[in-house]
Amino acid sequence: MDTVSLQTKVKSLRGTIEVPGDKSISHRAVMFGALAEGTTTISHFLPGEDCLSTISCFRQLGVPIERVGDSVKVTGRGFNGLSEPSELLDVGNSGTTIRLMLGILAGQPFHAVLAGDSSIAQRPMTRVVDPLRVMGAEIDGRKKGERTPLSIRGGSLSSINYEMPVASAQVKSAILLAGLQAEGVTTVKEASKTRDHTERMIARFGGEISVNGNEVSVRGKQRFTGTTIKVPGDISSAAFFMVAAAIIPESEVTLVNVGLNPTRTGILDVMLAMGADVTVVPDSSEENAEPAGTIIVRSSQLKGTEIGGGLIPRLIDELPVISLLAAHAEGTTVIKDAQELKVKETNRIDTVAGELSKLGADITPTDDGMIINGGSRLTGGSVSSHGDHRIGMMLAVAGLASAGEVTLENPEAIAVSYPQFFEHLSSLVQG
Ligand SMILES: O=C(O)C1=C[C@@H](OP(=O)(O)O)[C@@H](O)[C@H](O)C1
Ligand SMILES: C=C(OP(=O)(O)O)C(=O)O
Repeated sequence: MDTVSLQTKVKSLRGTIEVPGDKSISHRAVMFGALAEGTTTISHFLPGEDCLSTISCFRQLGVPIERVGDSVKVTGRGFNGLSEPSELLDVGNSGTTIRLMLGILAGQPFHAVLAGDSSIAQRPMTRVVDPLRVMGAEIDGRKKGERTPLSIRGGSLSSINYEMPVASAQVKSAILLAGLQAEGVTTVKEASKTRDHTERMIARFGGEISVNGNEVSVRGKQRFTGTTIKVPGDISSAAFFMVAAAIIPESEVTLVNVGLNPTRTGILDVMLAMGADVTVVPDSSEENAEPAGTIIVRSSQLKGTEIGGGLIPRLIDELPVISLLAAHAEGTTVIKDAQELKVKETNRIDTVAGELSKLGADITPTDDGMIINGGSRLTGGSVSSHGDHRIGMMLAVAGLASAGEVTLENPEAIAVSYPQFFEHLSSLVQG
């Protein structure tokens, strides 16, 4: 495990960045490409470790996948063309890979074993295991299937009408992927709308899907046709530069080709509510698989805000860096209804509060979020990503604005979603 000295006391950030492809869309493009008939070509695919885990799992299921940089060609096998893997499927650090794969494997007439790293081994799987068992999949694992490693034997599935107890796009997607292989119509109802990339992907591959408010239904036994997918940049990656530009004086950063799917743009709402200087210019071209555009952020005076309710799923992965933004705002920011942060790569309530406190921020963890009293300049210190990519990138941005030296332990974790992060960050630094 490495430790690096971060760039600190930066004067300003200026320039233009195109962030890598959206992680959620990249995973799904490979998965749907594999389940479709014919070839799927994906451009601006995210070559982060999580999405590479998805590619290697599908290769083990007999799907030919060629990758050159951020271009990927998937030779689809159709829902009936996957084969039993001879080895364990390693999902690495990726919750999206394991939960969506379980939905796919639930309908496959063979046995597979899935596991990942030590962080995946702590993450709750019951949320997908329970509904998939009701549909007919046989699943077992550590703690009776609550934790990895998990083994699954899929087969004939019946449809389900499922009201989701947690706001999770991974759970919704796993059930829809199983429902696509079941007899009859499967319906998933969510209390708060989560990211809808799976729903959009079904339509893109020529499938039928009905969306009625927060209720989504699919008919089973559909067939998909290969297509081309141009993945927009990941707003969850852009978020680090958006916050950096907002908190470092005299900055102006332009982020081109960023995904602007409304189920993902909660950070824009929060930044505007905090008084940030943000301009969004949507792209008019229909080329991308999803809406995209340019985001320009300039530094400005920020004020505290309250973040909760239906906004949480629209910015769940951005909350660590939003906490840093709040630490630079005048007044208090309250984040609530964000219990889901506790079951990500780390307990992100504890890691954010713990690491930013080491740099002098005033953050109190609560049961469902954090209370942040902003306004004081961060000092120096030694911090760690705890193996969580989003914590690592948030701390690198915190370092830029800190008054003292900052060292970051385990920066390698950042490659999970953004291998070129430090290169892109350095290109913006002025003085
Ligand atoms: O469906 C997806 O691609 C994702 C859904 C979210 O997880 P949950 O569904 O667990 O909220 C998010 O945190 C994760 O980074 C990606
Ligand atoms: C939670 C995340 O991803 P996953 O659930 O796919 O591990 C994330 O990228 O912040």
